[in-house]
Amino acid sequence: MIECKDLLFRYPDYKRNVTPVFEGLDLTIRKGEWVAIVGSNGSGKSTFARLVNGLLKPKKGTIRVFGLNPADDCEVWQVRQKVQMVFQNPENQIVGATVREDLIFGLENLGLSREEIDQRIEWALVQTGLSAYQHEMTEHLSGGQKQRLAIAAALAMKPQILILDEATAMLDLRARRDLLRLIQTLHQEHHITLLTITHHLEETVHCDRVLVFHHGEVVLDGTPADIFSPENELYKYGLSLPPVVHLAHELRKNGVPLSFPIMTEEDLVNALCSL
Ligand SMILES: Nc1ncnc2c1ncn2[C@@H]1O[C@H](COP(=O)(O)OP(=O)(O)OP(=O)(O)O)[C@@H](O)[C@H]1O
Repeated sequence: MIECKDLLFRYPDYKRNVTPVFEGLDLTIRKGEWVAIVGSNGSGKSTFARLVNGLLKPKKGTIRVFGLNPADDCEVWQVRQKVQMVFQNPENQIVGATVREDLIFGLENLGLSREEIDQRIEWALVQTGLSAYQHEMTEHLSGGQKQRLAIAAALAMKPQILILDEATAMLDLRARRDLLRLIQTLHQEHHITLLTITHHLEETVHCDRVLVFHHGEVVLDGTPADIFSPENELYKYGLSLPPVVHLAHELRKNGVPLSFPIMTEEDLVNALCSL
């Protein structure tokens, strides 16, 4: 469903010979997958997301989303109906004066019936815990509430692919956990294809697949359990293991006979209790 072949992309620059962000990237993301993209600053994560929804165009190679070409001006709108993105800074995505108006905005452009619009809004408000704020002025919302609104607006569009580019950055711990639960539900019950870009590796443990980007290349590609094995030496790519996974590896190194994989606190507690 997302397929890149031999993709070359560099940002336009007044200087000549700017190093490309991607040079020959081949990558396929299948329908229904939950893929986490991780990597140090500047490794190309956001650039990839922007190529997927046509905000950027490759210089060479191909990118297809459901067979559509996001770099083609005639096809990009169809791509954007299927792909919703939520960015780190929600300010840029909020257009309505109130929460409800903001949610209505994108839906009215789809030409839906009033009933369908209302249903979608109720659903998105409930999913993001914003029901009580629906008549609130958007400028009065906190950063985290704005983040949730941006997510609600994306969900209301019922995308087939949802890209969350550090979308939990402004959320407190509880809201972050709630959002992760929501993402899991969307994945399991609604089969949405999810791309989550994050610096918090503990947020990737329930994904189907983790891609590690490094200088515009996919250097590791596997399940969280594969990626978080000590042999991968994630520090080489500027990353560190989720704390629970790190602790489990340290315990085993020190002779505690834990059975792996251990990805979550619950896994660790169960492994320790069953010794
Ligand atoms: N608008 C731009 N103009 C020029 N260069 C850019 C622009 N945006 C990003 N870059 C460069 O492209 C490369 C990839 O950036 P990108 O934002 O995709 O990385 P990232 O992995 O998402 O980083 P981060 O984790 O810091 O968000 C970096 O070298 C960055 O400096």
